[in-house]
Amino acid sequence: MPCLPRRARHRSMLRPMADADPGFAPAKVNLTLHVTGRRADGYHLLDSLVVFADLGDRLTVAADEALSLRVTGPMAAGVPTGADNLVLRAARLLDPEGAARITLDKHLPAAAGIGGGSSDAAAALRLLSRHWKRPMPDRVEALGADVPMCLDPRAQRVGGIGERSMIVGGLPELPAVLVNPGAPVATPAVFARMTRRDNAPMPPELPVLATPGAAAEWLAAQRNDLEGPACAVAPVIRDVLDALGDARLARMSGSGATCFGLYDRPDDARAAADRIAQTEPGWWVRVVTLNPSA
Ligand SMILES: C[C@](O)(CO)[C@H](O)COP(=O)(O)OP(=O)(O)OC[C@H]1O[C@@H](n2ccc(N)nc2=O)[C@H](O)[C@@H]1O
Ligand SMILES: Nc1ncnc2c1ncn2[C@@H]1O[C@H](COP(=O)(O)OP(=O)(O)OP(=O)(O)O)[C@@H](O)[C@H]1O
Repeated sequence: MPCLPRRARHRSMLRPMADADPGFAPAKVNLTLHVTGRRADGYHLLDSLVVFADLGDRLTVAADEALSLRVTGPMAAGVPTGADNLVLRAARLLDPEGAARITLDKHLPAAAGIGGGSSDAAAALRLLSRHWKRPMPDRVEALGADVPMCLDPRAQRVGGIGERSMIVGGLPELPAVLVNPGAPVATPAVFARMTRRDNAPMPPELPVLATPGAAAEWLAAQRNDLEGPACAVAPVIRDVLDALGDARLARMSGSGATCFGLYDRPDDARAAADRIAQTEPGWWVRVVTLNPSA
């Protein structure tokens, strides 16, 4: 595999793209997640290749005299609607006095390793900074380690505890299936189950990967170091990975429990999703394109 330098841009903090759809909060998928150390404050150091999907939540804002949030949509059940919702926390970080009527249409499962809450927070920051004409706050990672990467939903290599990002090129669109078995998994519980925290990072230069097959092959030699600990917390994750057994690559995203399968063609992904949905009607199963408009 040639190891070519990639089109890359270093930034300590991502800023929203001028042409990003500000109210769309796409699912985040960790194609790799190497845990390489732990800081004195207990947070873990990561080396992760992150992409976003063409599926996500949708935020809208309208002028009003107070700040309010309404949560709608097929995955609204159980999502907090009060001040602890990351959308309202993002609004308050941007402007403690700001007023707006916000609607969050939930399509992603919560506590699922695909950054639903973090991506919602990033979309709220993008939308409300325009609506209120306020600059983006400096310390958005205070809302969660995944929030900075969600501000600019393009493929990126993430370091530090999640706050350092580098946009990467050289990855194709990836036909994929996302599967969540409906067991919420708490991120701290998964990190706490780790027995080894000083694992190897990815290679310093990521290769150019022209096709989904080449991407799956290279990714298969990388890891998600949280997969084993998450399976100990929620053994059903093993069943999900088994169900994705015909994929070119099956792996867990983030701290789980959502797993992704990568396929050569969208038709292969659709066939796999139909089969899994039939066998496990209680699971959340979606056909997506990862890294859309690569
Ligand atoms: C595992 C990932 O999903 C990978 O993208 C993220 O790093 C998690 O991001 P997140 O959910 O936004 O995380 P936060 O809400 O900031 O942290 C939740 C908890 O996860 C643990 N945590 C999180 C991120 C990190 N780099 N090290 C950690 O140890 C900490 O116990 C923290 O209290
Ligand atoms: N807008 C939101 N959507 C979903 N969950 C939210 C939201 N705001 C707050 N939460 C809370 O955040 C917790 C984590 O949910 P989230 O969907 O962000 O987890 P996750 O997908 O595991 O994230 P990550 O991949 O960043 O670890 C949930 O248990 C929920 O109570």
